[in-house]
Amino acid sequence: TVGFSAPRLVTKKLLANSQSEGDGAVVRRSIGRPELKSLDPFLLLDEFSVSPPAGFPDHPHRDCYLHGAVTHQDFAGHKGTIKAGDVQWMTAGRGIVHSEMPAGPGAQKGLQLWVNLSSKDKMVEPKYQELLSEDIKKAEKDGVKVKIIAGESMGVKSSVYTKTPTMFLDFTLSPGAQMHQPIPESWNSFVYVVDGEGVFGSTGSSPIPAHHVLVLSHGDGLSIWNHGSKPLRFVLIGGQPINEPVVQYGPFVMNTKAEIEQALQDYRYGKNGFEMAKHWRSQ
Ligand SMILES: Nc1ccc(F)c(C(=O)c2c[nH]c3ncc(Cl)cc23)c1F
Ligand SMILES: [Fe+3]
Repeated sequence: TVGFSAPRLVTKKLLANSQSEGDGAVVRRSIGRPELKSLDPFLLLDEFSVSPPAGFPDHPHRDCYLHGAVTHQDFAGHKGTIKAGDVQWMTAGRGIVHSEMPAGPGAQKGLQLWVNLSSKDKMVEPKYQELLSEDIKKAEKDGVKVKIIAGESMGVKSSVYTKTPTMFLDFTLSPGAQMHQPIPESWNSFVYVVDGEGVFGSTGSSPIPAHHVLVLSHGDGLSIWNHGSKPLRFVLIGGQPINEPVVQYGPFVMNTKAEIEQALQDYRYGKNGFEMAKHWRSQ
């Protein structure tokens, strides 16, 4: 029998309201909020806006993630500034302590995504992949522009290596443009609308405005239409589920409660990857 694949449709739509996070920062949390605790392998997606003196001071991670538009420094001396349009894909693995502070006056905006690591990768050495805006693969056709942060679109592949198969595509559709993006059938996927409004899944459905997250059903891909009068900007994120138990305590993400208790102990006493956490403070 031939299984006909179906198009992916919107199965859940939520507005990500602003909430405070870090030290005086504001985030719109979509994945990771109570109604959307996780969409395996994704644990959190924050649309952040942070102006000095607010920020995300020294804090640990034992998981994986990326973001844009902030100055970061970690306990191993790795530091840098991610400007608008740049990407930092950091694999925290066994442990990172860092600060993420706005890189200049005025509101610095961006997205932070937390992708879970499979148990075999949770204790890997931390690793950074940093791409300047000009290094990020792009493609454009018939009013559709895409920045390929991870995965592939329009025949162009990202150079970012991900521990598990992942796509992170940043689309801008001109008014009147439409497109279809193939998504591997077994992946979980969602859309986060950043600006403008768009029709997702079926052409008859109502337009979805900014700051909404759309969970998609399984199927072979997603169709999108921009029937509006301004550009539609959204990210399409998808990944192979890890199918392991998730026990999360803030930025610590493990498989069991015991491993979380171990992570907290390691962080408190500077062990198993948190050795430099003992005396380090960001400048
Ligand atoms: N309380 C708490 C606990 C653990 C964290 F990792 C964080 C944190 O650093 C962030 C959470 N959303 C974010 N969006 C963007 C940026 Cl640059 C950082 C964050 C945090 F605030
Ligand atoms: Fe962080």
